[in-house]
Amino acid sequence: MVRPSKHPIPSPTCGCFFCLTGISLEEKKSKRTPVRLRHKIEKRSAEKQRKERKEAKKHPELHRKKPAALNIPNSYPYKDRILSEIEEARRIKAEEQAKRRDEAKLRRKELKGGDDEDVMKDADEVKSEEEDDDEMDVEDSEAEEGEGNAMAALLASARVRAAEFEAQHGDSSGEDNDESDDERTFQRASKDTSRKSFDKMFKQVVDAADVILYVLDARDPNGTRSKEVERQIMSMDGGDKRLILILNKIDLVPPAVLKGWMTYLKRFFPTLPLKASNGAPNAQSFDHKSLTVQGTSQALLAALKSFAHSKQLKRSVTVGVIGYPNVGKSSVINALTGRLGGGSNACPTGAEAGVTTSLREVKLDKKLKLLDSPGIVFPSTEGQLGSQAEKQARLVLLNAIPPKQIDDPAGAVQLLLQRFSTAPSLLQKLLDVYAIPPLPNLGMGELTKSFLTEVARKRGRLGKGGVPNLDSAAMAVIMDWRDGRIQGWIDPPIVTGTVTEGIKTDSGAVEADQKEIVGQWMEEFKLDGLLPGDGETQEVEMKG
Ligand SMILES: Nc1nc2c(ncn2[C@@H]2O[C@H](COP(=O)(O)OP(=O)(O)OP(=O)(O)O)[C@@H](O)[C@H]2O)c(=O)[nH]1
Repeated sequence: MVRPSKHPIPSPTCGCFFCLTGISLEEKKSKRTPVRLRHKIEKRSAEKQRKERKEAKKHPELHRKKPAALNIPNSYPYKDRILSEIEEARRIKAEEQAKRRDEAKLRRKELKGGDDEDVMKDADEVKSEEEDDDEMDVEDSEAEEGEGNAMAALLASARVRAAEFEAQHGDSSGEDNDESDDERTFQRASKDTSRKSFDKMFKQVVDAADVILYVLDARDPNGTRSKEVERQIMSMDGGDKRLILILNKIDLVPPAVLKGWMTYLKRFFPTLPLKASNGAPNAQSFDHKSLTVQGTSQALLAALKSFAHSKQLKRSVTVGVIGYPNVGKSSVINALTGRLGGGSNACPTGAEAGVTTSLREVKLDKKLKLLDSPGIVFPSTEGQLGSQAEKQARLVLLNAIPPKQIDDPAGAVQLLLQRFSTAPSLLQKLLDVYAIPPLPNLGMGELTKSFLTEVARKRGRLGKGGVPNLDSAAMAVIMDWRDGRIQGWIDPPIVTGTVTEGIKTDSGAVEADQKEIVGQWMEEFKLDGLLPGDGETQEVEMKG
């Protein structure tokens, strides 16, 4: 359209539409929003959002997101029941959280008073330890690929670097200071986490060690033990290596079970009970009175020092720590160095299996150094009978498989229920954890499904349409088992006279030899009477 020729320029005296509005119809009107207007809108919108965020921060209770609605069809007959159960589960969870918070507060208060089983350090100590850590020489060093001397090369290279570090920092004497002040760690640069590389590192640790601490899980010592590995170690260096069994996580078994296992294991090798860490805060643990983190780790340290002094070597004694994934190898080292919790750990630890992926050397004092190794599932257990799924279920219950690698979580729960079927009191405790009524009398497969359905309902593990997600429920059970929220253990073999159920297969001669060795080694490490009660039954006391 063209402006009518009558009004080429808008006239102030004319009252026509074109002169009044000033619109020129010669220009084609664009439908595009002007950039200025767009910017204006964006600015206003950002301003509004900023205001809303500020408001939400001020009054979080008014702006909390509502939980996603469950899409349960109205036609589903148990909809009301499921919804009320979910509501109940939320309430219980909130109560538990509040309880845990209160307990943590209480613990912190106790800690400030310096009365926490003498286990944890107060904030100042931890801080000073962190400062110590900063001084620690943490260096990467490539191990040489040579077969037999790889460890020696690794250690040599670390020593050279340590010497360089000392020279740089003015400590030219090269003398070791006492205890953990002079602790140094080094890590292999390689990030190779394959089984082959783990096996290689295991061999390196065993080759380099004078003393081997074989860490076992007190809940299933034989499950985490390989007689083949023990035999191999005994045959190395003309039988010069010393092997000590460390029964760790004793807080997760009652004193009677601990005593039974100690009696059983001491027939093979010197054995020490250990509580290397306090574990998960809400674990169902047992109080073993004097067998605290500090008490047991100091006993172990004293034994190692006795051995180191008795040997009178010019070099320091190397102590290798081996065992299944997640049995607490790194925690043992941290307990020995007195570095517990937080970022001040000498070795990183974690609830999942497979945290340690490299060799780590920690110097305790001028006479002792420790070698941490990645956890390995030893061949004897892998070789046990059963399908692949059964083998995996067994490893899952040993907490030896990281959660992401578990193919059939329900299978592991089925094995757990199967084990509990002969221990009614433990089964009842398991049901109590999830507030589930007694299970119906069904076959193992159906029973597992029924149990997991109830767990899924109680824990809100529901899929689309409110259908219980059994795999997710099974993972929840596995995590509770791993962290000790579910109580359970394997009973020790009954020791009768001189032969035990567990060692019937060994010949009498081997047993006699072993007895002599155990006696001799116990003396070298001065283990007799090292711990109060030394595994004797103490009063059972359950902790929440
Ligand atoms: N309850 C309890 N838990 C423990 C004890 N010792 C270690 N743990 C816990 O067990 C888990 C595994 O400990 P780690 O020291 O990382 O075990 P690891 O053998 O080094 O594990 P990998 O690195 O997988 O080989 C951690 O969550 C520890 O807190 C103990 O004496 N009692």
